[in-house]
Amino acid sequence: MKLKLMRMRLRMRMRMRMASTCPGMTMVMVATRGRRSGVDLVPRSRPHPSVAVMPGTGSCRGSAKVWSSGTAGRRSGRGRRRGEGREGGTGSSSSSASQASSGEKNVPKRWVDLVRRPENERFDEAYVSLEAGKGGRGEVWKRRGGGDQNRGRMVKNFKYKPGGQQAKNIFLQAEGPANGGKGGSVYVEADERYDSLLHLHKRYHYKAKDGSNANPVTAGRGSVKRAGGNVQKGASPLVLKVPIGTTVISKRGGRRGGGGMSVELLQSGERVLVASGGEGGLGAEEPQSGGRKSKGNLAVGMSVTANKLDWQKVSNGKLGEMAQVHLVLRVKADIGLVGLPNAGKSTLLSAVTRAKPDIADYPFTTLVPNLGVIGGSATTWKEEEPIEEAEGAFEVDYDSFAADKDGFDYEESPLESAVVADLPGLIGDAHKGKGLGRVFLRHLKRTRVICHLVDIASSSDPFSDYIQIREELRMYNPEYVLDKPHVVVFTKCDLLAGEKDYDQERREFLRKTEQFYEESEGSSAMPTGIVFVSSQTGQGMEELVERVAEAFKSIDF
Ligand SMILES: Nc1nc2c(ncn2[C@@H]2O[C@H](COP(=O)(O)OP(=O)(O)OP(=O)(O)O)[C@@H](O)[C@H]2O)c(=O)[nH]1
Ligand SMILES: [Mg+2]
Repeated sequence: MKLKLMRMRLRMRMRMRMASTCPGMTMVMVATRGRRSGVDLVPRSRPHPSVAVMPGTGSCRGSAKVWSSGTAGRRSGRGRRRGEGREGGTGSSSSSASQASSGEKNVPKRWVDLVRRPENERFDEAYVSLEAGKGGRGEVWKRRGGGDQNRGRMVKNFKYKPGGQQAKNIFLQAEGPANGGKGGSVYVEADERYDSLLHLHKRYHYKAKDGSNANPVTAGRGSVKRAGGNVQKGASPLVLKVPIGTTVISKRGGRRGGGGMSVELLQSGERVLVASGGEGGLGAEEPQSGGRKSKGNLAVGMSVTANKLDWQKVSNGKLGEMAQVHLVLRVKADIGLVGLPNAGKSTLLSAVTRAKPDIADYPFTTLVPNLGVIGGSATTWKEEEPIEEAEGAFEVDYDSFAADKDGFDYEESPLESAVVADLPGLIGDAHKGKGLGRVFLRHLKRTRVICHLVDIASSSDPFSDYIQIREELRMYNPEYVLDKPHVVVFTKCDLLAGEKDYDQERREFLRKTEQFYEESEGSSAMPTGIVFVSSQTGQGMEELVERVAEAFKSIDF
């Protein structure tokens, strides 16, 4: 008998030593007929087949109690207290606890796949997963064990006078256990300083901060301070900045809520709550002996019925909401410039605004929309350019503009402060995704007036160029050609040889357009104006401004 006992002790000692030296193993105490009778080693990730793990903090009841060596023991204990590891050994309970707190593991795989597709990394689109912070843990006061009633904080003694009898700081006893702070919420906010969504492509998961825990002893980390009253200060929100004109689309989140919206952010500073932070845990006080109710920090008249063993559960903070969000930017502009590649859209934008888009003599120079604002003190017309020598009349009277400007000044113009968007060139079948078309056609949605640019100098058939693009717009969205007024802008007029009768050209163009729509089944609004311009010489610019201003007036607000 003595020998048997010695052997058992030896075996136990060896296993204990192995458990302390093998980080992957955990020690399991196996009970036989209700008594603790031995230990065994199992890998931490897998429970011992003969062991049923008891949740809760109580002593070993029934078959066995499980604990593990080293720090993992503490982690697993916390996991079980949270009620997250219901069965399956220490490894699984601790890993589920850490999974809940480390955000990215909660992001659905299909979402991650979607985000990582290179074709989705566009300036005007982003897929992100947003997670609000978890509520902080409430304070736990154990009456027995001592020391807990001595909680409180040092405050300044307002009776203190230098040289007097009173102490400078005095200890203020806490009224009750403090609540945990609320987790940070996640907002999406429009900000005028941003013009694309590219900055959101670096990561796919954004998580707000967790609320601060009420006490470092019971919660492990977090702020010790008690903010006003007994509640910890909530974590500051996470605000994702997006450009004006972004639509936030999100289905309602799963079990944890969040999302459930399709909101357009059209003003700078406008923001939408996407995921709400988890509520902080309540402060918990151990019930009086034998009592079944835990009052915790429930001074507001609530009471929580809690088992004597899990009275601390009220101190757990709630998980924050989660949402998978699709952000779509539709550039918000007053005037949209459309046309075939090389029509001179970027050159016109650079002529009427301070924008400096890429300009080159090859198609698809512009790959993302460029924006510019009309107004201010300068345009890109330079005095040194040979404008006086240019062919055709240079119709702008410089004297009518401010003398100190080196170009046109639209301060007095009806279009002052209007935003102009230069879109990438469109080609036939753009509405089906050919060229760069389809991706950018959506940006016309928020433009109020369309300037349709047609290169009159180098095109063999300017009219069919015009009709081709109109049809593309109509097929993408009929509203684009029916509801939005448009001005036809024939560009590069400085390159035309000889005198041109522009009135005659205008009449001929209108006749052809009417005839086309009469013969074809398609329908489109007629242009509100036809102008002939040159961005090089400035020819026709005044008239262009007038025609566009008229188009604005024709819009019903
Ligand atoms: N002479 C002359 N050349 C012009 C004028 N406007 C544009 N160009 C030239 O036409 C070429 C194409 O101009 P862009 O402004 O890049 O044309 P785009 O429509 O923006 O082209 P994509 O970005 O490819 O769609 C450039 O070489 C310009 O210098 C003009 O009024 N007169
Ligand atoms: Mg361009």
